[in-house]
Amino acid sequence: MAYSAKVGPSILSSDLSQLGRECERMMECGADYLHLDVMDGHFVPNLTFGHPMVECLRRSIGPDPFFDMHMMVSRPEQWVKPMAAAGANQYTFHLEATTNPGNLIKEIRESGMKVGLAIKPGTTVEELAPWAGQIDMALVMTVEPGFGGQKFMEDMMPKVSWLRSQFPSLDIEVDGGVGPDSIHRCAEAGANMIVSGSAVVSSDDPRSVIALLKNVVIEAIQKRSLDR
Ligand SMILES: O=C(CO)[C@H](O)[C@H](O)COP(=O)(O)O
Ligand SMILES: [Fe+2]
Repeated sequence: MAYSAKVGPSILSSDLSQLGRECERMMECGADYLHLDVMDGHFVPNLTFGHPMVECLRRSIGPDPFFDMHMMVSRPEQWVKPMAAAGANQYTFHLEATTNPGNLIKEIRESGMKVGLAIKPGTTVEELAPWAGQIDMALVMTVEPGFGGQKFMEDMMPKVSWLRSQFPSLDIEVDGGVGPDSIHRCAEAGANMIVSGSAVVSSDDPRSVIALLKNVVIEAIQKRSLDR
């Protein structure tokens, strides 16, 4: 069992005029990584930021925080090299956005980044499975991508359970509506990388929320290893 529990706040719901400070605040509160949501207004009906912002963030907060780029964009091939140059660590693209996932996986690796592969709620996990052996992380979306603060879709959990049963050491991330109310279901299903936006960022005590999310996942991982 090679995977470990990690919590990555999504800064989508934070004060975007203070993005660098918000990222630092999340790391100070115990975040393991930062989940940065890139939206192009085409793949999803919302617009955020691109590689120039990532470059500024990297310069401002230093080399250490791990940047997981959630690329909600129509042509993910276009931004691989600019994101690598800007200091991204992991490039998570959507399976629905490309006709050639194999080539894109290769390009991401050649650019020196880790590879994440995301699926929207309407995409089956069987469609992701052929690529699972070539990626570092599978992202199971638990809302329709595009906006923070939506309701967690519990009916996505069978996808996570199936992936965990088939790929025991794969990093599996959940994203959308994840917080203290939904973390138990994510952890029991087998997710180990937890994205949480509004539940962490809008809390008066983000440190406690991050610790709670992480502890639930640690306990589930321990239980799974005892059951084996
Ligand atoms: O990718 C996303 C939306 O498309 C965000 O990462 C996600 O929604 C996180 O925010 P919240 O926890 O508030 O749902
Ligand atoms: Fe995201």
